[in-house]
Amino acid sequence: MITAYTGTQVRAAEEPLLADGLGDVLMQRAAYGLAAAVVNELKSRGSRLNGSRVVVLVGKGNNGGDGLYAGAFLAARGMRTTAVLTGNAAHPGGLAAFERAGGRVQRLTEAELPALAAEAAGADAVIDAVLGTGAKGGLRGSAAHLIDAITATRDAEHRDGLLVACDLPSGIDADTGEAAGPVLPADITVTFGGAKTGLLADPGADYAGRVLVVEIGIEEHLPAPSMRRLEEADMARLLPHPSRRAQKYSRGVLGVVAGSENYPGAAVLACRGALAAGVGMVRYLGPPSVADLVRQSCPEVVCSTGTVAENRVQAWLVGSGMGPHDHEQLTRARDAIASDLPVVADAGALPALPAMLAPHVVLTPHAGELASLFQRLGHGEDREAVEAGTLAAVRQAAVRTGATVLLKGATTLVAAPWGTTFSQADGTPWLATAGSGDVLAGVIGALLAQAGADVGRFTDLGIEGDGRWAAIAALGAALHGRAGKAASEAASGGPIAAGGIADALPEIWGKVSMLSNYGAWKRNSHSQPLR
Ligand SMILES: NC(=O)C1=CN([C@@H]2O[C@H](COP(=O)(O)OP(=O)(O)OC[C@H]3O[C@@H](n4cnc5c(N)ncnc54)[C@H](OP(=O)(O)O)[C@@H]3O)[C@@H](O)[C@H]2O)[C@@H](O)CC1
Ligand SMILES: [K+]
Repeated sequence: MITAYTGTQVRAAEEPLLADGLGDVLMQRAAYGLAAAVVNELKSRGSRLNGSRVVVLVGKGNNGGDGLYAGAFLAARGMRTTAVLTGNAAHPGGLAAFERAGGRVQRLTEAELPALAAEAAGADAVIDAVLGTGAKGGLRGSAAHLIDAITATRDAEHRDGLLVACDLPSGIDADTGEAAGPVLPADITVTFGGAKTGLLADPGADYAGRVLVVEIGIEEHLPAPSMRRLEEADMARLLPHPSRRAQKYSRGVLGVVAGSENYPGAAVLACRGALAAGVGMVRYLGPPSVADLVRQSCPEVVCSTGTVAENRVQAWLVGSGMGPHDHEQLTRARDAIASDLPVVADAGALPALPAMLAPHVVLTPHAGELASLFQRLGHGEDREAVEAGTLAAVRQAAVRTGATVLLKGATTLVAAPWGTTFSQADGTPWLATAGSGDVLAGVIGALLAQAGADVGRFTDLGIEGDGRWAAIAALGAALHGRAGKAASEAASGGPIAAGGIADALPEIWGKVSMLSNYGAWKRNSHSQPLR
């Protein structure tokens, strides 16, 4: 599990060590980790270290101190290192160490700015150490102009020197991932003590590149994380697995209320997603013409034109491929939500929801749908506002609706109304294709239908109470993302259609559980000898 923390949480974890006078030790560890990452990355790019050119952009706080000490390590390895001081002061210890190691110091002035921007744009590596967790707002003044000029020169001259962010890309809010003003997009972010939440939420994640966490000795003082990301071992622990005497009903039945005369394909794709994700049975409810298509495409699905009350299921999927005039389907969707069973509510169901929901209802909007939901609830966020602050938006949506909310995107975020948050980034941009969301809804619906009463596998991972609905949605996003990626890789990195995501999913499921000892144990439990 990748865990992430707010800047405040990390600073609080540092307090006991700072009180013991270990501030310098923490900074040295951070700086050493940062320098090592620069060396490793340059080596992996085939660059010679000796004589290579490094520019450190230095702010006046401790983030700048980390950058200066890292620059000192690199200068001592024979790299030609320049520190550009962007503020009216610099960390005294770091500056002294940098100069002792032979680094060159330049103060940023408007007159020097073009030359310094050209030097940074042409460097083998740039370390962005202007602002870290102590930032208030984005880069301002000449530091902001410098970042703009470096970016413009790199673009114009097609430069691709390594860009490394110290702790976080300067100008990104450590807690929310919001970008105020210009930000230098990093290839790697080397972050200290624990990942910051803002690095795992867009747009922060867009700018962070690959995130490396360097341990500095504060980890045991960190509180419960403010955000989590499921990795393979966590997925293996959370994936349901049929018992030896399972039958289709005990494995979970998903009721699907999706598709319409206009969008019949959505029903098929939702059913295909569900069938690929381990559910015992899928019951489809919808218009006869759509049911016919579902029968032909997925003969495993049991179709009916009945009501929600007439169908016994363990969870419902509602909304994919439904419009505002599909009254019969919308009635079914409302009945499903009123049933007290777990529900995934997608697309066309979102505008038809009651104002107050419960955490076992999982909403799956994209940014535009979330903006419409906010407007319906009487708040003004538009799509751009949602995209500029995905974490704040998904958390607010969960609080305002009382539901678990999954916001789809390059980084998919899931928030429970009481604070548990997940961030998954398992996919590929090829997943942005029509029908992809229908498959995701099917996958999450299938996982909800299999959730059962056993909450032990969640609490074992530190996920308490209603946070499990968010974990199930995150698990669905992780499976869907990895399946899409596998489908694209099978096509040598080429495009995929939504059906291909469902086709690739069972193998991903198998691989994930096979790669974990826990999964292997679960599978082997089938062949336990009789006693
Ligand atoms: N604590 C530790 O032991 C360890 C901390 N570590 C490192 O410290 C970093 C946090 O350091 P930090 O708290 O000094 O804050 P930092 O991010 O450098 O910036 C604050 C400075 O910038 C200024 N400033 C603020 N906003 C601004 C703006 N928009 N535009 C321009 N200036 C602005 C502000 O000045 P002020 O406005 O208050 O006058 C202040 O001087 C953390 O990210 C990690 O890298 C590691 O070494 C591990 C050990
Ligand atoms: K930084």
